[in-house]
Amino acid sequence: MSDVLDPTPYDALLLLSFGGPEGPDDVIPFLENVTRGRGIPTERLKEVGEHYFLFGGVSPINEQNRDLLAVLRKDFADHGLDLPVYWGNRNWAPYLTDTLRDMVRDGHRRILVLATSAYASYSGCRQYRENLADSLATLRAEGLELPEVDKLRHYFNHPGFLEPMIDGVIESLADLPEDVRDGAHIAFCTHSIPNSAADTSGPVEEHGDGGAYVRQHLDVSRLIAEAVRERTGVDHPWQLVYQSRSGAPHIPWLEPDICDHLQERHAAGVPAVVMAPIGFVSDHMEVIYDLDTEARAKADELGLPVRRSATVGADPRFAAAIRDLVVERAATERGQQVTPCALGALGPSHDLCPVGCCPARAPRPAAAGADSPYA
Ligand SMILES: CC1=C(CCC(=O)O)c2cc3nc(cc4[nH]c(cc5[nH]c(cc1n2)c(C)c5CCC(=O)O)c(CCC(=O)O)c4C)C(CCC(=O)O)=C3C
Ligand SMILES: [Fe+2]
Repeated sequence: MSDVLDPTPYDALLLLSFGGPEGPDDVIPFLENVTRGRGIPTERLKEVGEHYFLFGGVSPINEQNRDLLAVLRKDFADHGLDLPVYWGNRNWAPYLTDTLRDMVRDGHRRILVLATSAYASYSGCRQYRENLADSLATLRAEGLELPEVDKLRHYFNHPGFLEPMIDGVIESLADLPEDVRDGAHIAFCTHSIPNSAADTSGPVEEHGDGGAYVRQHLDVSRLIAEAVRERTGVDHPWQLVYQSRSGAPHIPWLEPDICDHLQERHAAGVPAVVMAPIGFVSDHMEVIYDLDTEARAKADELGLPVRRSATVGADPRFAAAIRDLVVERAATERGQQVTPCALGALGPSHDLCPVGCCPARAPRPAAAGADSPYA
């Protein structure tokens, strides 16, 4: 037990996640929640439904969030951080609005949000903030007094997020047959998003091709690859690649796709590939289907040895990183000087998303940012 840590002015932490189905009857309603107003072709929806049915209609994401919740609560208790942790989802029970209502009824007035998405982008940041705004609007309509809601900064470059992934890549390399191990390439994998969404991700003045989304992922890839080289003594070539593309085929999304990449690497004579899903915080459906099932089948067909490294999940180092981020943000809000912890070339991300950060196609109110109507 160390010194007491001060969460003031915050009185609760909200773990905000995507949510997933927990049985076959949940799959279609879940997909309807996810895709409402998003213009996803019906064919793609049917196909994605099949991914879930292959696993009995159960996404592992909720169980993974329950695990993370338990590890966060234990970490906070062990380190004298007196801050209750709640959990709510965008697309499935426990729904964000219900959790926020519980939090208000429990008397919480200053809520800090941890989203299970480490990077900038509309899908990974503003969409969560829009959902927070929607929930706050509902609570206001119910006559409840609204709490103040802030969101933790992007944590892609926090050592507590990187360390478990570095270990994971090293373990995957070690698991490859010895004769192909040293020649293995690393494919850092993340969710493909429309090029237009990538280009406009992050604060406006920093926009370049691929925006903050691609730059943050490239920084993480390089940091992990360098750490792996230092610790194994082998320099493994790497590339950032994409997965889980949806949307209409004529709209450009980030490429190359992992399956095309495996084919290209194999044709180039690369003896093995480690797929490292740096874009995701846990081994949910995008990982166990798109990588472990689909990309794995492609690799088997090619006769290319592949391994898939672990995401951070409920690693205690990730929980410690969250504690660090909470304590840092609380001190900042109290007006104290802090030294935010971040590795790599980009430095710590902003605490408050500026106006127009990660814009939506059709503007909607978003909470916990400089353009929040609830500030
Ligand atoms: C950047 C990003 C993350 C990472 C950041 C984060 O974690 O938030 C992420 C996570 C996730 N995405 C998930 C599931 C889905 N995403 C979809 C659709 C889409 N995702 C997009 C982007 C992202 N998605 C985009 C641009 C679309 C197109 C539609 C739109 O513009 O909105 C669809 C609809 C069908 C399809 O088109 O694939 C599903 C079912 C699950 C749950 C998995 C589980 O159940 O275990 C998780 C964690
Ligand atoms: Fe998604």
